[in-house]
Amino acid sequence: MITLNQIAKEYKKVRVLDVEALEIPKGQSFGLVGNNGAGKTTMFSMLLDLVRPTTGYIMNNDVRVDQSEAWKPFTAAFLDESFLIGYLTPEEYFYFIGELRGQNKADVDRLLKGFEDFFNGEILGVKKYLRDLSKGNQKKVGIVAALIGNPEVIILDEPFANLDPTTQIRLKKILRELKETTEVTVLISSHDLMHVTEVCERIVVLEKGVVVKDIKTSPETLKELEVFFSGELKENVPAS
Ligand SMILES: Nc1ncnc2c1ncn2[C@@H]1O[C@H](COP(=O)(O)OP(=O)(O)OP(=O)(O)O)[C@@H](O)[C@H]1O
Repeated sequence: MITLNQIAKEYKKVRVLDVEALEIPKGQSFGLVGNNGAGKTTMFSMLLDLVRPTTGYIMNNDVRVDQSEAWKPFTAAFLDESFLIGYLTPEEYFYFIGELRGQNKADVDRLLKGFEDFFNGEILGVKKYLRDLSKGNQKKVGIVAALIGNPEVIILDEPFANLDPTTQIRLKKILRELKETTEVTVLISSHDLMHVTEVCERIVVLEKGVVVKDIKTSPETLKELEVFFSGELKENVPAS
């Protein structure tokens, strides 16, 4: 269980996140949506203690993330390319992450074998440094690295962005399989309402840092979100 308790984040007295209480039960596939600047990355960064709340605190399985590092062994994430190490090849990076997570080379190889389709021949054995891979291929590496060592909590910021349609479909399959695993809590943010409603059982909408919707995904959810976001559009059109 992850809980956000009276979380607020301010930059120069401007409040960019304001979440009174949010509980994410173990095993939930949780989708976070919201327009640019809504606070999604800030929230995920706080879960990883990369950004400190101005007030409030976050618990991850009974560990207060800003006070202990005990959440790290069971939590994995890929927020952006700063999580990668540019001068390593994908293999070197995967083995490095494997070591951090108590996995030997054979364990990592076994996991990677299951992602051959996802990699589409562009990641393994190409002898390129991570910094020289395309944005989409960097993302593939980051996502798969986040799965090494069977983490209980996986946090992915905009995992569908920059991926080609075939890879997006493959990623949805991977995320749906994780959803079936009741032990794993998966948090993703996305601008793609269709993808996020397909792979998440719960969708939270952030607007200017505030939770404005918290929906158990149903066949009507996509429509509901489209209506909500097109309402935003009308509000933002200047009156003539
Ligand atoms: N280091 C910082 N200093 C000042 N303002 C910041 C900082 N980091 C984030 N912000 C502001 O916080 C707000 C929330 O940003 P955040 O990146 O969390 O939004 P987001 O929902 O992830 O947006 P996007 O969909 O564009 O990625 C934005 O207004 C952003 O400018």
